Formats: sequence, C-alpha cells, structure tokens
Amino acid sequence: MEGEEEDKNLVYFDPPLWRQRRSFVNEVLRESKVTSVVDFGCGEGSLLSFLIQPFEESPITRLAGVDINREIAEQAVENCRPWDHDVEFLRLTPLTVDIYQGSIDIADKRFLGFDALVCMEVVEHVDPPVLDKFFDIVLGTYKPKIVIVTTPNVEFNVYFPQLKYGTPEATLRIEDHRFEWTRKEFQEWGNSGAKKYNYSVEYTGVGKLKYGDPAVGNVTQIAIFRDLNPSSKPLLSSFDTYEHIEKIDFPYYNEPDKSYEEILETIHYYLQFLCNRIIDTTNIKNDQQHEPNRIKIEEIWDIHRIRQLCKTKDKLRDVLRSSSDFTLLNDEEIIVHREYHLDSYDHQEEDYDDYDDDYEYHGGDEILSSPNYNNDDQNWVTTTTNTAITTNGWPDYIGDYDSGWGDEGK
Ligand SMILES: C[S@@+](CC[C@H](N)C(=O)[O-])C[C@H]1O[C@@H](n2cnc3c(N)ncnc32)[C@H](O)[C@@H]1O
Ligand SMILES: [Mg+2]
Repeated sequence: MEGEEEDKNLVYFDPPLWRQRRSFVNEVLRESKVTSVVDFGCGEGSLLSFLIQPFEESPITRLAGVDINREIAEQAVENCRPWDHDVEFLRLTPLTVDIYQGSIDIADKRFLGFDALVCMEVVEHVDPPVLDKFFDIVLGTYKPKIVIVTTPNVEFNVYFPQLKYGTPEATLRIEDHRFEWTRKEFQEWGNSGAKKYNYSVEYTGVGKLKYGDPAVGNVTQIAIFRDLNPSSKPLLSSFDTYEHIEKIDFPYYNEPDKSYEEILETIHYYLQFLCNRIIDTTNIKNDQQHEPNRIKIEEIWDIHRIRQLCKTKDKLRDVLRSSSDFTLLNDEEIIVHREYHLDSYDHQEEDYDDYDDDYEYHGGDEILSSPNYNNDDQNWVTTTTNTAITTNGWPDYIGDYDSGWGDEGK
C-alpha cells in the first residue's frame, strides 16, 4: 500500500494461528473420512465446537472430549451445545458430543473404538509420568485409525525476542509449559511411539511468518500417526473411568422415506421458484446462458428440504428420471417440461403452521419436518444462506478470547 511500510518484524499469523490449527486438523480428519473423534485435553471445546459442522459438510457422528480441569470441561459442554439454527436446519445424521473430566494418563474403556484422537497443545502441559503413558494409552490401547498431536516448535522462539531463545536465560512461551521441543526432539518422541505400536508417522506444522526463515519451521509442529495394524489387540486390559459430565445430542432429521410421488410434489414446489428465478441457490442469475426451464441438479440439491427427502444426489436423479416432467440432459442438468404460474400458487400453509414445533431431538419418535423457509412467508431461505448461518464454529467473541494462547503460538 502506498505510504505504508509493512513491518517485516511483526509476529502475526494470517489466518490467525488458532484457526490454522483447527482447520488443519479438520481437513486431515475429513480426508481420512473419520466418523468419530476424541479430543484429548479438549480445553473449552475449541476444536470440538469447530468440528460440529452442518450435516452436509462432515460425516462425523460422534465426538468426545476429556479435560483434567472440571471448570474448563464444563465450559466445553456450554460451547458444544446446539444453537437455534441446529434446530431450525436439522442435520441429516445424528451427532452426539460427550464431555468428560479425566486425565490423559488414564485409559477409559468407553474411548475404545473411536476412529480418530486429537491431542492439540496438551503434551507440553503434562508432567513426565503422565506423558510416559501417552503412547501406551493412545496408540497401544485406544488404537484409533489416526492420531494428531500438536505442540509448540521451540526453534520458532527466535521470533519471540522476549523468550531469549538460545541463551542461558531462555524462557518458555507460557509458564505452564513443562517443555517445548525442537523438531528433532518431537520426532524422536513420535518415532518411538510409532515404532512400538506399529503406526506410521509424518511430521508437519502450521504457522509461518510471511518474511520468516523457512528453516526455522512452523510455530506449531504436528505429528500424524496412522495405524498400520488395526487388528492388533489393545495393550491395557484394566481400565479406570473418566467422570462423564454431559452427553449432548444434536437434533437430526429422521423422517421415514417418502414416496417418489411425494418427493416430486415437493420438487415441483421448489422448481416453480427456481424456474421463475424467485430463488437462486447457486448465484447463476447473471449467467447469460441460463434458460428458464434448464435447471442444474446442484441448484435443486442446494435446497435443504430436497436434501432431507432424497438424502443422496443419486436418489434425486432417480426421482427426476421417474417423471415425464423432466429430461435429464446429463447427470448435472434437467429440462423442465412444465410451466409454473406463480400467481395461481397456493402457499403450503399447513407446513407453516407446524413450523415451530415440528422437530424433535435424536431418539424420539415424532416425525420430523423442517420446512425450508423461515416464519416470514415472503422470505424464502435457500441453502446458500443456510450454510452460512449453520456453520457451527466459534462465535467471534470466543475467537478473540482464544487468541490469548492461540495467536502467539502458545
Ligand atoms: C493449552 S490447553 C489446549 C486446549 C485445547 N486442546 C485447544 O487446543 O484448544 C491445554 C489443556 O490441557 C488440559 N490438560 C492438562 N493436563 C491434562 C491431563 N493430564 N489430562 C487431560 N487434560 C489435561 C488443560 O486443562 C488444558 O485445558
Ligand atoms: Mg501449550
């Protein structure tokens, strides 16, 4: 920018480090297609709440967090509760979140069988006798498919002058740290566990400075362990228990399957708006190529209610194929052989009436219906909007709060 000199000595991370860490973990879990995740040393639930995502974005159905500090674990419970929009826009799959108070040097039977375990910025906070048990419990006993451990990279401390890294007066990033490892130390520790319990391990990290020396590495170092022998038996056979604080059940959509005819009726209902460009779910309004009766499958799929009814895009295609009102041009587009006259359309009032109470929590037996509009009958809510408001990450104020030990890499 003109007139502004960028301060090349500034230590800040863009995006903020807390976001880089959580996003990285989320990406790895997603690529690994895990459906259940334990957060070991979960703190106030920063990662857990980040992993609570709209149903179409994440296959995770089971989350658990454990922290040694009761108050902090109770905070995690509060941060992982469903929001109003989780009730308004129901997930297609169930999701439960269990929060426990307990220490990571204790094995609890209920933690066997999870796909993934994450231990983010925790190992450097525990004393040697606790850390000594880490691999026996995590890789030897819980044996998840994938384990992600993050911890500070002490070599990066050269960028925090106040820590006097490399001098006899060197201090750690925060007082509670028992140690901060070099990359070599972290890798020796990780390799020992991987070798003992037949896991592969790869090392990476997040958080680099724009003008920093790449040789110093990332501010946060990360190990990813993957089980090479999933059929081996758990090492420990005696278990203790963490104290269960709360089980949080997310409401989800579990209406019994509807017939093709019923689904088609709903599809026509939405198509009248799509064809007349009253709602536009994919922002193709300005696409000059667009013909009114030529609709992309993606546009129909973007409608929350259609996803509830069809569950998969393939089923949506099947339903469309079953009707002579449509020709599928390819797998991605249809031609609609019907004219919709909006003036004569009679609003589906009965659905509105049911709107407020027509949902239920996981486990009940009432049928769910989550119409895809809000209480204002003029105001149609498309999934594009919907996704934006159902992203269950941190509210901004928690992001700010978190930056205390996030942005500085602590
Ligand atoms: C720096 S915080 C990290 C929290 C969280 N993983 C995150 O990244 O947002 C370290 C957490 O580890 C927890 N902790 C420390 N020792 C523990 C132990 N032995 N067992 C379980 N949690 C522990 C602390 O209470 C604290 O919440
Ligand atoms: Mg720390």
